[in-house]
Amino acid sequence: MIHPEEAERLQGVNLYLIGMMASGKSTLGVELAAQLGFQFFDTDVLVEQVAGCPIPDLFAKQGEAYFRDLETQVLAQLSSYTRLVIATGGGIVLRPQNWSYLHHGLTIWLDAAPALIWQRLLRDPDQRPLLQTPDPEATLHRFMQQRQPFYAQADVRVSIPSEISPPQLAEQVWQAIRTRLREGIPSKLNTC
Ligand SMILES: Nc1ncnc2c1ncn2[C@@H]1O[C@H](COP(=O)(O)OP(=O)(O)O)[C@@H](O)[C@H]1O
Ligand SMILES: O=C(O)C1=C[C@@H](OP(=O)(O)O)[C@@H](O)[C@H](O)C1
Ligand SMILES: [Mg+2]
Repeated sequence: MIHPEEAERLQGVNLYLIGMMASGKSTLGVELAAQLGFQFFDTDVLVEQVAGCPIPDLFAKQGEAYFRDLETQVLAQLSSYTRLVIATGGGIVLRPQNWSYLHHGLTIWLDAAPALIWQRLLRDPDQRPLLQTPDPEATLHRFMQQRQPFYAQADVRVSIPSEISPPQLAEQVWQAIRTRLREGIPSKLNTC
């Protein structure tokens, strides 16, 4: 469990969870926010609220570019607040414009193993429109290769080789954040 006085070390800076679809951002975000006493938001949920329909329908009716525009809009809104844990959608790293918002906070890459991601996606195959292809596993691996350089720009990387409970993962994420804070991130937090 993260102690409240420990959480103050963040000085209210937002935590942005990035990583591939099914890496566990939305699930972990709820747990991490609760332990930190931060508010939790999920950019996908906000996009669905703005659009008035589920993401698969939005992709089908309006296309990916329209989704990406809404994704940037909700991210911009969120970046004007503090003390938030924000679970982003897996493709948010693709737009340079989005990094101007992500860099305001601390970016945390949930680097889940490909096999773990695939097993999770098999349980819920229809939720990710971008995987509705003849060979979704090959599509997933192509996305991983394309996006890895973007995810690697995160302030903090947490490797997730196998299933781990949300509370245990929250503890691992917090330890990784503490280590990074000790190294100093002058552009994010006041170091004086
Ligand atoms: N720590 C975890 N332990 C067990 N199942 C998890 C964990 N994290 C995520 N999952 C499951 O994996 C799937 C994808 O998780 P989700 O949080 O939606 O990932 P993302 O937001 O990165 O796409 C969901 O079915 C979720 O229930
Ligand atoms: O990887 C992606 O491009 C996407 C990931 C999804 O979010 P999750 O990462 O929460 O699944 C959602 O934003 C949309 O389907 C696009
Ligand atoms: Mg999610």
